[in-house]
Amino acid sequence: MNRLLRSVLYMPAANVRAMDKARSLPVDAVVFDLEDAVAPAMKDSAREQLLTQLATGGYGRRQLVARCNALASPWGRADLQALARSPVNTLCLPKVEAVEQLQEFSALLQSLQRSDMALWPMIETPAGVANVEAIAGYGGVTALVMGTTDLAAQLRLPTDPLRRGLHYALGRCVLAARLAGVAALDGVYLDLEDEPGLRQVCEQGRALGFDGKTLIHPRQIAVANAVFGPDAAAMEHARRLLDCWETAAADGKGVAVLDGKLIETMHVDEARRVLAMAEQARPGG
Ligand SMILES: CC(C)(COP(=O)(O)OP(=O)(O)OC[C@H]1O[C@@H](n2cnc3c(N)ncnc32)[C@H](O)[C@@H]1OP(=O)(O)O)[C@@H](O)C(=O)NCCC(=O)NCCSC(=O)C[C@H](O)C(=O)O
Ligand SMILES: [Mg+2]
Repeated sequence: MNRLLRSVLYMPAANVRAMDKARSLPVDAVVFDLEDAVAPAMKDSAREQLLTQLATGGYGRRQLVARCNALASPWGRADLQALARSPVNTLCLPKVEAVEQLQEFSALLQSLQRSDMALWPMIETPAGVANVEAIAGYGGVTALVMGTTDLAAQLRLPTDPLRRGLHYALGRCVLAARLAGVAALDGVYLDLEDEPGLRQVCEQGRALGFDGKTLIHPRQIAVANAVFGPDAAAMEHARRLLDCWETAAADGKGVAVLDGKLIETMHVDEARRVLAMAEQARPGG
């Protein structure tokens, strides 16, 4: 829950250049996509290319995630068999709509002796949203990933930079993630040229409670890291708050006040979380 996931970059497993580039990009997690970004004719070769890249290594402390194909598709089982032999430690599961799908993945992973793999179900259909609390609470799930492109299409939403038609689903998924103690990752922004639009939608996601943003291009990373990372002001406030709290405790006081505002234990917990995140964001941290 406390792992830093400001920026989570997808790349097609068929794109060797992108997989190579990812070794030098300041992202918190890399998602190698075997699903929608890979054409059916390329599925087998993309899987092989991914295994070669993973064996070469060099991804440092970035979290290594692979989005596999659904088990009901012709490629899902082969994806898992291949990934089980790789250093990928997280599986991103597309279009999850029910806990039974997660159980099927878990059983297969167990048979492949990879029960250690974390699961990131994608919520990108109306049924996924309707069942999100059970999905988020399933054992092994560590993050929910919004698939806002598929979800907007299935909801038949008009194009809207403010994503008004998605507010209910986004808010419900954040709530489910918090109830289950897992991370919540916002969906992708498709316009590669529109940095102000990306910033606006990142800030909206941050305001809704998301921990980070899924991305599709390196030029989107800096904005996501800035919006979802703890900034200098937040860190300074956290340090002052903890100082104030500890001084009050050392003086035997039951209450502490900072800048005229009462500090309570949840503020202390949040300050510690902010500083733990900042530590991870530090180069080499
Ligand atoms: C959109 C792209 C096809 C554009 O690629 P390209 O034309 O190569 O862009 P550039 O020439 O600007 O690239 C500059 C360099 O950056 C590297 N690059 C580009 N994209 C990535 C990436 N995603 N990860 C890592 N590196 C990347 C290029 O290789 C260039 O490198 P170099 O030449 O060495 O300098 C492409 O960006 C792309 O394919 N993006 C990812 C698309 C994807 O994965 N889509 C699936 C996930 S999103 C989704 O499925 C939505 C969800 O399910 C939902 O429902 O919402
Ligand atoms: Mg999708």
